[in-house]
Amino acid sequence: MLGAMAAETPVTLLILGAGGDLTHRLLLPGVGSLLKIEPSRKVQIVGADRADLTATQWKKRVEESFATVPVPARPARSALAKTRYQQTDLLDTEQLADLLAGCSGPLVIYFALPPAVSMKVCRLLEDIDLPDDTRLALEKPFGGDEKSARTFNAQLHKLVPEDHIFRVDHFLGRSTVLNLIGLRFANRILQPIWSAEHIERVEIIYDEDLALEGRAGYYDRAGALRDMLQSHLLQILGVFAMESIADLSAQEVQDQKAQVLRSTYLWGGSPKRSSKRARYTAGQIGRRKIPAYTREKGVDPSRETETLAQVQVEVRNNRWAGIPFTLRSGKALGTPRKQVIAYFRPVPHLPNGFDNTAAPDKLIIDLKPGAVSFVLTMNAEGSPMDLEQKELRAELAPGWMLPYGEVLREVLDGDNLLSVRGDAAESCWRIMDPVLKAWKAGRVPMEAYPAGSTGPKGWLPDDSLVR
Ligand SMILES: O=P(O)(O)OC[C@H]1O[C@@H](O)[C@H](O)[C@@H](O)[C@@H]1O
Repeated sequence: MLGAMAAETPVTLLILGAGGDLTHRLLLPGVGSLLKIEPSRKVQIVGADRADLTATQWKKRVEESFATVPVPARPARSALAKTRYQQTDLLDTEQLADLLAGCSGPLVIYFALPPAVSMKVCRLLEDIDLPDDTRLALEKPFGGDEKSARTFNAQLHKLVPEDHIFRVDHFLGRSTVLNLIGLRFANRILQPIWSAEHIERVEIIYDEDLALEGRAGYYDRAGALRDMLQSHLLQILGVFAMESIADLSAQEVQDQKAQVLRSTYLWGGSPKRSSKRARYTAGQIGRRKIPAYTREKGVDPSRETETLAQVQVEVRNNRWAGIPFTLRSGKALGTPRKQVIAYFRPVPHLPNGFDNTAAPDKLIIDLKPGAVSFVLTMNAEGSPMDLEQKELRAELAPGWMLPYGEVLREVLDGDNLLSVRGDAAESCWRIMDPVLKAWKAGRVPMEAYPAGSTGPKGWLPDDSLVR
């Protein structure tokens, strides 16, 4: 990939919100997985948060996160020797200025904070001198609707130029999503059929068997639509549907993804027709007994948070107009399915004489664990005139580092290839805002599904639920 800065340049990674779960569970292991692959990379991790942590406590946290990777001894020792923690009230200008005065550039400020707090901190940063070559990395959700995302973008542009802003979406660091680029553009066989002329519909599904996992503080305000569809699944749509790229540069990929998102609208234009929401009731997944979502610790039932969301959209451009893309994701589902499925149109004519009709061909991209399958119709065993579907499957090698490691590498190198550009972030809200408004106004009913089930009946066409 075309990194803007050599990996040998020492970079300071300042994590705001270092005491939080995200830092411990995802960011630090992400840095660790990067160090495992690139042991000579020079990065000083500085943690900052309100909590009063001693240097020893902080190092222990880093060490624990590294152990989950695990990071080889030499790079782990070197990162641990350099890391430090500074107790900071991030909403106090003086303390923030003091924190930044101790950090030299190139500096990555990673906001592992809720969007409203990140925005407040950015306002304070306006009055503070930032080191040379400061980059800002922000977690999703980026803002809370199109208007707030636009305001947030304007605020960030007062601090640094757009190419120094990294809106992180770890799905873009997934090897299975990156593989889509190679799969699409390096295969002659896919070129002529990658359009609405041959593809009848597409599903982008991320059904999880995980339930709330103690994340009520965040999830109860976000819900499945903001947590997954507005961010991760629309990014996958962008990569799936984009036009051919000239090269793998950030500008090229960002331009093409943005074009897709600018062309995307709710299917039929109406949130009532194109969206569904539901919440899990009590149930069981394997041996786990799951309480009803409304009875999970920390949940406020009056919020009406959905734990499963499905939205159909249309990409209104020459290549894709006229076919639905269904985005769906939810928690506490009995059959975890993380797939992109393209359903091909039937052949124009099937010769008379076959004993049965042909089901549509499918291309299935398994996002986790990674695999690509073609499901094709061919002769069944026995009668040569009997057709059945068979799967040609290739397992993908796992990514060489965690998705967070992949994304952080780009941030540390100053390459925007895997981040979400400001205009694309606004487009994602523009697509989903009408759904959020309709749901808030109660125009789309909240359905229910027992934890451990496949969700409410009739949401996806029946053949989707086969695998
Ligand atoms: O499967 P992964 O990589 O953990 O990604 C899914 C997770 O992605 C996160 O961004 C969401 O906040 C979680 O709710 C979700 O579980």
